[in-house]
Amino acid sequence: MIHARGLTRSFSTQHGRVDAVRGLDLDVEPGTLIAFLGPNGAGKSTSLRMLTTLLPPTSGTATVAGADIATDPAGVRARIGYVSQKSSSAETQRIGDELFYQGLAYGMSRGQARRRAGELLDRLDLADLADRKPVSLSGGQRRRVDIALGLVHRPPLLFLDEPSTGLDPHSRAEIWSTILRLREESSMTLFLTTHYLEEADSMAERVVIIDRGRTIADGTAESLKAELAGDRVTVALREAADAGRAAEVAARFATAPDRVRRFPPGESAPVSADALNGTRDDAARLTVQVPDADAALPELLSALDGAGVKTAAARGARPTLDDVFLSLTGRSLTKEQADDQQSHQQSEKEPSA
Ligand SMILES: Nc1ncnc2c1ncn2[C@@H]1O[C@H](COP(=O)(O)OP(=O)(O)OP(=O)(O)O)[C@@H](O)[C@H]1O
Repeated sequence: MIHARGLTRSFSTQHGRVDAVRGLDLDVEPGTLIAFLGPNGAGKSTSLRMLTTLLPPTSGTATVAGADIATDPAGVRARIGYVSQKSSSAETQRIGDELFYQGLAYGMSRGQARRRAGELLDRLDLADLADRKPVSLSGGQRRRVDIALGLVHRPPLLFLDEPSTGLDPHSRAEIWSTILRLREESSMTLFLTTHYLEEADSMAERVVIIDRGRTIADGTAESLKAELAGDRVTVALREAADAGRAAEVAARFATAPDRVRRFPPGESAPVSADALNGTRDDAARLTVQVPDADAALPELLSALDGAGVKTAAARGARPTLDDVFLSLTGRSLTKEQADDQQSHQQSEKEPSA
């Protein structure tokens, strides 16, 4: 359905050249639900915009739904649906009418367009809202209208750019159930970008992780976690002074010598196993990657006890996609997103000069 080779896109800015996407190779089989996952600025939207012919690549080639993005962009557009981050619906047109006119724009007869609009309103649970205008809808409802608009011409491939970003948790869950239903009811290929790790993990059949314009991992969430992250045990120590000795003991259980990470008191561990019940925030912690957390946990605690290290709490955990990202880049995606959000909120608070 998608075959890309060496897709590259640079931008010239006043601060110099930005290499947004650097040599993307990708093959997507028909019927797959694939998630493009990465931090802000990783190159997800730029990749999507090249594949949907909205942006010409600097170099590289791609065929999408059987048409070449460079020589037959109209052919690509006729065969794909695209739901952008920004809502594409007209503010003042009633939803039912908008779907109808979109059908006419795709060359349907008035009867066909009317029927297709009705089908989509039913399929996306919008029938009760047919006479409403987008301006009066919730974020989740508007996103469903956007998806309906992307499906009018029955494309075999639908691109969704961050479909759940900006929605409250309830609307996010609703959009996901819509996407998964579409997936079940049709053989459509769904290609979406997200920076929500849990969504990519639980929903997508294939996850491509992109960072600084390059693909750094590609596979099922399960295979990526098993191959690149592994189980983990996190231990909170009673005495920060024991951290060095504890790390030496933990290293005996680690899958590799560099798989023990120490977090001094007060520094939040960039791993989800950080959520240790009953642990003070100011406790020193260490995390060790192990082949099997259930088996390693009691043995590690006993070894620490034997070495005179007092522990406050401990927890074994299965890996997450954030652990995959951490093991590939040394950075935590969750932490970067939290930092981004914080600096965004900060800049909103600061009065502009
Ligand atoms: N039109 C443009 N001009 C200059 N730089 C651009 C342009 N579009 C994107 N970039 C830069 O290219 C890089 C990749 O951007 P892109 O929007 O593809 O990332 P992303 O992974 O989709 O991020 P986000 O999750 O924030 O949407 C970023 O450094 C971005 O600032």
